[in-house]
Amino acid sequence: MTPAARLSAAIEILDRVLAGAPAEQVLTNWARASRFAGSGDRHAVRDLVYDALRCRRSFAALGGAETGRGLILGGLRSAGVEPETLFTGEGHAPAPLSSADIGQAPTGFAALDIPDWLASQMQQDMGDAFEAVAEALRHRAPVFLRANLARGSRDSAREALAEAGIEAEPHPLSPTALLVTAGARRVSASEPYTGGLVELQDAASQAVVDALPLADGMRVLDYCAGGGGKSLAMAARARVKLFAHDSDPRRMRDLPARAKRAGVKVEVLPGAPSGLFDLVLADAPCSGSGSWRRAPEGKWALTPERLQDLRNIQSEILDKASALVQPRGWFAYATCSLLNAENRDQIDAFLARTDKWSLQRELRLTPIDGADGFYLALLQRIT
Ligand SMILES: C[S@@+](CC[C@H](N)C(=O)[O-])C[C@H]1O[C@@H](n2cnc3c(N)ncnc32)[C@H](O)[C@@H]1O
Repeated sequence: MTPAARLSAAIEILDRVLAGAPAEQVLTNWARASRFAGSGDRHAVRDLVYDALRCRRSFAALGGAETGRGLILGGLRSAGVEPETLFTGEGHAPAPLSSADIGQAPTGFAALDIPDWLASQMQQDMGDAFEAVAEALRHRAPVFLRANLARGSRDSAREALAEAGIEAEPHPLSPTALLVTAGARRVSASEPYTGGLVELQDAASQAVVDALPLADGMRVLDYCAGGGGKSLAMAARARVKLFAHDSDPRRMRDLPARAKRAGVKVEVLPGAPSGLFDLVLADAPCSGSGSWRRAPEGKWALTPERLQDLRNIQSEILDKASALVQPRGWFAYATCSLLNAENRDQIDAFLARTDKWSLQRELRLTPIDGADGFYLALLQRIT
């Protein structure tokens, strides 16, 4: 595909996403229907689509419309490229520019690509860091790997990756984190990955697991296990008896195979957990605001009503999951949110409705620290 034809494909895909279809699904359907597109084309179109979704407000202003065409035009202008050179109408190129394609420089929160209703809340929560965090969310996320200590050291993982043509360097957020600096697209087919020596996992998720007081022999419950990223990381840190639960068990369907590949044991619970645990982690559903670089559609889909729904679910999870911790045991509440409303405010409300807990530690990470934004509150049961 020519560079201009890739733009046309991205415009078509973005129009469907703006009409409400999930980007991942539209990209997959497009790739299946476009046999002429090679892997370089697919990656380039995907990058165009995700870059536009991260910067949807500012690109729409620069491109003159919140349409696929407007976003792609705005993206070119933002990168200092003259769109006329590509929007020629020749072959598979987008149609030439008209008076409808005139844009303007974005101002205020549009320039930061944050919805107005959320911006003041984020400003209040983050103070001086707000603009830098918003700016970070406008760019692609780095690719991180976790060296699986159940299979080898971070150094041995790094060497094996280099042999597979993947360059990675240690990252300060976690002793297991490797930042991929070259060859990221080779990871999933590489021997260190298929053999379980490394897992794809954001460095902030790894830092959250590092902060947990895990010790050999503990009974540990991952209450919101999902795909099991944190279950696997916990099981690799210590010889714990690890149980995975999720209200939607289908989300855990790949976990047994992933655990086998990683050389760790995780018991996937088919229903509600019973008994008491030494440590319960609740990695709760949230706005995902800390990971909007990876999943930018969430930034535009969040509404005050949806945030309130999430807060209600989080309160319920706090009550239910904490009830499964034995006396003197640990309860860890985590979100990949940057918003106090989902983080400290939830913990304050929880502590106000029970007297069994003492807050021992908090961890707050934002994309300025280099990885996703994450929040962790570590509480100990005192009675
Ligand atoms: C942030 S994701 C978990 C990600 C996972 N821990 C990881 O590291 O890969 C939140 C998960 O919570 C689950 N969930 C939502 N409501 C729940 C509830 N009331 N009880 C338990 N799990 C719930 C969702 O199905 C989702 O898989």
